[in-house]
Amino acid sequence: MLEDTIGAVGPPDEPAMTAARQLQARLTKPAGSLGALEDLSVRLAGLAGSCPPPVPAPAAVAIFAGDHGVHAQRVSPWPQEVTGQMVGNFLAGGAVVNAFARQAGASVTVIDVGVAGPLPVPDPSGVADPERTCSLDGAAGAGPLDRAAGPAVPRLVDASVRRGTRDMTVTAAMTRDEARAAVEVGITIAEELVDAGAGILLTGDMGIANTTPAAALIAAFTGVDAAETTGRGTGVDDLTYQHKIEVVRAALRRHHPDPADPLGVLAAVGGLEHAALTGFVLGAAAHRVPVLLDGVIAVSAALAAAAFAPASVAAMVAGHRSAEPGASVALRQLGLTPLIDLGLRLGEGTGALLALPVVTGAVRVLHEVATFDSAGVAEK
Ligand SMILES: Cc1cc2ncn([C@H]3O[C@H](COP(=O)(O)O)[C@@H](O)[C@H]3O)c2cc1C
Ligand SMILES: O=C(O)c1cccnc1
Repeated sequence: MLEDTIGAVGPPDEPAMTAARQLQARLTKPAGSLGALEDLSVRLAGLAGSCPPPVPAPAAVAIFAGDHGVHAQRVSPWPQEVTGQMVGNFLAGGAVVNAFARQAGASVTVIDVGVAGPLPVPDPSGVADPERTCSLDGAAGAGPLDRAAGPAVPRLVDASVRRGTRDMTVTAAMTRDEARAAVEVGITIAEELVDAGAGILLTGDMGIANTTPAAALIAAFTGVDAAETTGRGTGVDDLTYQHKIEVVRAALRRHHPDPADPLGVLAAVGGLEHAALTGFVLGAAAHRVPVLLDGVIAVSAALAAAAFAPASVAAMVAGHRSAEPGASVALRQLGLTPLIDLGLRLGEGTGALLALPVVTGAVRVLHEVATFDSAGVAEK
């Protein structure tokens, strides 16, 4: 399945891109006045092979969840159980990603690709949190009451490959077969969402300690030193941060991952959700559907996708610039400019969801804005 998907990723359609550039020049606005949105509209026309490209809707965010053996090296201040607990929170609609998905009208699919612990039973009742003291007095529908609003309730897919990776400082995080299985989970999810009508896919992740394999992947694919690809994740102190860099270095020294062998890199120093996200990006590209990338986890997986199929970059839209330094290293290598830069460092798909209206707006312009001729507006 992986090889077929890679084989289905094709180059952008040049005539559609030319048509989009020419249309942009005829719309009732000064040339170039929509800045990065103009380039984005051209790229999306090239991906779709039509001008205008379809409006990217409905949107579907897929949150791939997994645990990490390297957590044992104390690279995250959070206990591993939080991964499964947050999956419960996603399903109950109570996480930041849910609030932003409701705002954006996006569906949420949570995929257990390798959570270590048991998953809590979801509570979709939306019962108000008695400790929530800052809700507006008498504001009907404020807070958790709104959880029932928006698209269908979040869905859980059980696609666990193994209950967390091994510690990459001791041995390979996964076998090649496990990494391949996780990549193929991502391909399958992308395919299912596209078959169900999604016009754009958004990446999400959950996995305590997952910024450590992300830093290792980015270092492996770019050759940039771990000191520049490693960040503070959920917020480690100075001492732990230095230690985290050394953990990434130790893993790279042990495995010497070869960037020309992306499956080998993922298996050695990746994570189950990173591998699944790689497949998700490849699946989107194979179906010529745009994939809106979230933060550092997503862009580390995007590097693996680009190593498998360089043309897959044409399907990628960088949603935001994560505060994690490795994200900027990866985006530079991919040649992608993020749409928004708000200092976010959460993951889950939050930055991608906030960028969604920018993508939709870029395409709507090609569908809806009048030309100088049709509107009778004089040109300069
Ligand atoms: C409550 C909570 C919610 C989150 N949502 C996303 N992450 C993010 O933080 C984690 C990665 O950071 P590190 O590598 O430092 O552990 C991932 O789970 C990521 O999705 C969260 C983390 C926490 C604690
Ligand atoms: O950029 C991200 O996706 C990110 C940053 C910090 C922690 N978790 C995720």
